[in-house]
Amino acid sequence: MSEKGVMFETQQTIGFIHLNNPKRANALSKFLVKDLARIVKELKHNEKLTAVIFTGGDSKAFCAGADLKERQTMNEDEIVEYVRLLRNTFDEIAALPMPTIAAIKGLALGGGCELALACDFRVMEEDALIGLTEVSWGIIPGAGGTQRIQCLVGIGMAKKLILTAEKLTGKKAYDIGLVEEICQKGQAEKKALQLAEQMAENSMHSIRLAKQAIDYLNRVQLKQGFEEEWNCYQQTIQHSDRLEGLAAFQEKRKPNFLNHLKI
Ligand SMILES: C/C(=C\C(=O)SCCNC(=O)CCNC(=O)[C@H](O)C(C)(C)COP(=O)(O)OP(=O)(O)OC[C@H]1O[C@@H](n2cnc3c(N)ncnc32)[C@H](O)[C@@H]1OP(=O)(O)O)CC(=O)O
Repeated sequence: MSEKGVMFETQQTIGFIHLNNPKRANALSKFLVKDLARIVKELKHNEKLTAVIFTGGDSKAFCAGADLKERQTMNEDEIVEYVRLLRNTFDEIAALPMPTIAAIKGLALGGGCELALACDFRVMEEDALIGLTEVSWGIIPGAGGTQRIQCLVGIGMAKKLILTAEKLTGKKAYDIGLVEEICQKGQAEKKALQLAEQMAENSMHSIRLAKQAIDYLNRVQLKQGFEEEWNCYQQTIQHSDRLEGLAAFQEKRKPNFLNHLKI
C-alpha cells in the first residue's frame, strides 16, 4: 500500500490537512504534492467547512520545502512538471473559498514558507524558523513566494529575506508581519483552531464573500508577477549553481557557487 502524503480530517466544521512526510521533515516530495493537489481540488467545492488548517502532522517540522533528495533524481522536464504542479496547487490553496491557516511548528523553509504564504493566516511557534531559503540552494522561490511575501512585508523586507535566505524565528516573523499570530512551542495547532473557531462564530456566507473581496486586488496584480517568477525560475534549472546546491545538500556541506552568470 502506498503511503499517504497528506491526511485529511474534520472536526465539526473545520478541516485539517496534515502533511505526512516525517522522515524528510515534511519535504514536498512528489507523492505528497500529488495528494495535496487532489485534496485541495475536492475542498474547492466543499460548502460546509468554515476553515481549513494546514499542519505538520506527526513531523517535528511544518514543511522543509522542495524535496532536495528526490530533486537529484529528476531530469529537467520532470522538474518543470513538478514545479508547475506545486505552483498550481498553491494557487488553488490561495483561491479556496474558506479561510485557511498554516499552523507552523519546527520550520517552514523554501516551499514550506511558500505554502504558508498561500494561506490566509500563519500561526507560528516562537522557536520555529521560517524563510525563503531557495537562493542558498542555487534556485529561487518558484511557487508564488516572490510575489506573495511582498503583500505581507513590503518590497524592501521581501528582498532582504529572499536575497539573504535568512531564517526568522516566530518573534521576528511576527514583528515584520510575516505571521499573524505567535504562540509557545507545541501550541500552533491549538492556536490555529482557536482562530478558526472565532471566525466560525460569524456568518460563513459573509466570511467567504469578504475573503473574495479582499483578495481581488492581489488576484489581479499578482498574476503577471507569478508569470515573471516562473520565467526567472526556469532559468535556474539549467544553471550549474542549482546542481551544486543539490550536491551540497546531499553531502551536508555549504554550497560553493562559482558565481558565473552563464551556465
Ligand atoms: C519550493 C521550491 C524550492 C525549495 O523549497 S528549496 C528547499 C528549501 N528547504 C530548505 O532550505 C531546508 C533544507 N533542509 C535543511 O536545511 C536541513 O535539513 C534542516 C531542515 C535545517 C534540518 O536539518 P537536520 O540535520 O536537523 O535534519 P532533520 O532531522 O530535521 O531532518 C530529517 C531528515 O529530513 C531531511 N530533509 C530535511 N529537509 C529536506 C528537504 N528539503 N529535502 C529532502 N530531505 C530533507 C534531512 O536531510 C534529514 O534526513 P537524514 O537522512 O536523516 O539526514 C521550488 C522548487 O520546487 O524548486
